Amino acid sequence: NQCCSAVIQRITAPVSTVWSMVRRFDNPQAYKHFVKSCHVIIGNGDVGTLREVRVISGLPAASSTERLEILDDERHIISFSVVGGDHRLANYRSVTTLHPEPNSGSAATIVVESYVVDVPPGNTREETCVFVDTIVKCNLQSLSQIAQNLNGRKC
Ligand SMILES: O=C(Cc1cc(C2CC2)c(-n2cc(CNC(=O)c3cnc4ccccc4n3)nn2)c(C2CC2)c1)NC1(C(=O)O)CCCCC1
Repeated sequence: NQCCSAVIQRITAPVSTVWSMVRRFDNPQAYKHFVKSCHVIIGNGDVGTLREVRVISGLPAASSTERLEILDDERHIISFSVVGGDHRLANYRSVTTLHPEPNSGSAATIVVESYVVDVPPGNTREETCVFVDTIVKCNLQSLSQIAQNLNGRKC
């Protein structure tokens, strides 16, 4: 019994700027505000790399172990799965893709982040989607803010 959804975010910055942040599997805290720290357990940032993510205190969970499944610098695709940790997000996997906004002269990016996750016992599919959608939207809004600031500072 799984739930899946996708979140879409328009960012007023070129794909290259946004991708430079999204592709850093070792540095999710650059834009994910619930992440306190991240360290690579094994690997060099390519497919198969394992990271341990620690979330900020005050949350029910403390950490998760995550595996990089896809990293495509040509097609701007990154995918990871959650393989461990003290949370209730079993079999979570996300795929994030970047697309130049059509007719924007490459000045804007459309980010599409989809995921699938098991519905935990005691929760409904709807609650699970709302829970995860909220965090993913938060992350992509933060990504948008930071990428736009980065792009603005272009010298
Ligand atoms: O952004 C983050 C960082 C991140 C990572 C984690 C967990 C350590 C893995 C958490 N968390 C999760 C929990 C404990 N609750 C659950 O497990 C959980 C699972 N089903 C639910 C279904 C319905 C209602 C509540 C649910 N409650 N306590 N803290 C957070 C908190 C919620 C803001 C943020 N993670 C994602 C990312 O894109 O990196 C996006 C979200 C999905 C995972 C990947």
